[in-house]
Amino acid sequence: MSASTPRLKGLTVEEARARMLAAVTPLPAESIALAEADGRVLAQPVIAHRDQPPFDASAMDGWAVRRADLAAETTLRIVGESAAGHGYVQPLKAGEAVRIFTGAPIPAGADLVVIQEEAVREGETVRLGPAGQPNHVRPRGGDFHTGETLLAAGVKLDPWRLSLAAAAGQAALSVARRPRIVLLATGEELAQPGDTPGPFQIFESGGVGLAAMIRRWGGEPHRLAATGDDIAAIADAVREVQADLIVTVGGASVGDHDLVKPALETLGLTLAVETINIRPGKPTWFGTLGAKTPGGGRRVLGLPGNPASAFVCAELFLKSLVLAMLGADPAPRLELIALAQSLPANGPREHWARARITPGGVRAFADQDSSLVTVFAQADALLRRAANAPAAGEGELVEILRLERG
Ligand SMILES: Nc1nc2c(c(=O)[nH]1)N[C@H]1C(S)=C(S)[C@@H](COP(=O)(O)OP(=O)(O)OC[C@H]3O[C@@H](n4cnc5c(N)ncnc54)[C@H](O)[C@@H]3O)O[C@H]1N2
Ligand code: MOO
Repeated sequence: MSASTPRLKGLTVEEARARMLAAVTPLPAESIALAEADGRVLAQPVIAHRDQPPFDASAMDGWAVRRADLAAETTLRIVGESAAGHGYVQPLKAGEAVRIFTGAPIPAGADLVVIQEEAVREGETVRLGPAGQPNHVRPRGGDFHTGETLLAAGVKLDPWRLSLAAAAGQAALSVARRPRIVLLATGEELAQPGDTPGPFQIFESGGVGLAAMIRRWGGEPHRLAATGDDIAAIADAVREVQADLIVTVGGASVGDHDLVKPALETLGLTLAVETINIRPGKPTWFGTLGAKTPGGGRRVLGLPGNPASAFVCAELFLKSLVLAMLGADPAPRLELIALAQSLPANGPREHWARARITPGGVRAFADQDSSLVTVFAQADALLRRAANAPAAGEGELVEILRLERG
């Protein structure tokens, strides 16, 4: 291999992800109504154009007064009312009190709100205790100030953040366009759920899960009809596809019937990743179709057919690609957690074990075969073991990637 030819096989997880991310850029922005923006990623920051609260406001129902008026016990003349949405407009003079409610503006001249439980109303006057009691005034701008960045570009919107954007008065938000991701499952053995499988067929289970993952991560999945293990059929299925990313499932390995790469070679496939030093998911690959044509070509991620291999590599690579196209941080968020068991030394491939988080720490499932959909359905984390990691004892901290489970 010459120095200028990059190594394509046995890449580390980080190397492979970096190669993939180098091939994608954030998608253009679009403006959408605030109420439609849950789950979308901001393309432009949300900036405050007003202070919140926009005036000094009462935090309690009580009495707005002048602190200087308060002695050991004071009786003040009630001159009016300030309710939420309706202020008391005259400045407060010495010896006066204004009845005030939560959220209402503090009248000019007042600098103290006394909670009503600490006061006794006597007709047109109110009797208050000594000064020095807690002040129930929320200062203007106490939540945010004009000009402040409330939500940065790249932030994913959720119910709390939508509410913040609403509090800033935003009716529409600039968000990244959803990446259109086309999924193609391949394999003679695949029957669709609902169809009658042949004697040596299994139901296709990868596509529906991957499409749901893509949707949750902010992409727009489109599933093609599965093809058999046939070079011409696979090439025909992909030839006219318009997508920000094409994801194939199965046919990634080295068997005589693993034909996805040979099929896409007929469409000008240039590989950036050929295999990854990972378990499960070693045959995962990434490349570009017709890269030498103007526009850079269409990107393709090849996932292995084993469901756990496909799903682990979707979590580790496909999710990063989706986030990068959305302009969000693509790095998986790993956490440290104690082992609830001891683990033997790891082999030469970086292992992402399906695991469960228990009150005593994280525990890997005993059977890590990559075909097991039952195990994946119960896992709530992936436990990372570095290539050749030594044996680990119970209580030792390990890295996990938490899965979004209900
Ligand atoms: N001689 C070698 N054999 C294999 C190697 C190797 O390095 N040398 N790698 C193994 C590893 S690791 C994996 S992972 C698999 C992945 O192979 P493929 O991507 O080519 O996947 P298939 O052969 O098409 O399928 C594997 C397995 O998964 C089932 N499958 C496929 N697609 C789906 C789907 N959409 N839904 C549900 N199940 C699916 C398929 O029936 C197979 O059982 O290769 C090893 N072999
Ligand atoms: O990498 Mo394969 O995914 O070990 O089964």
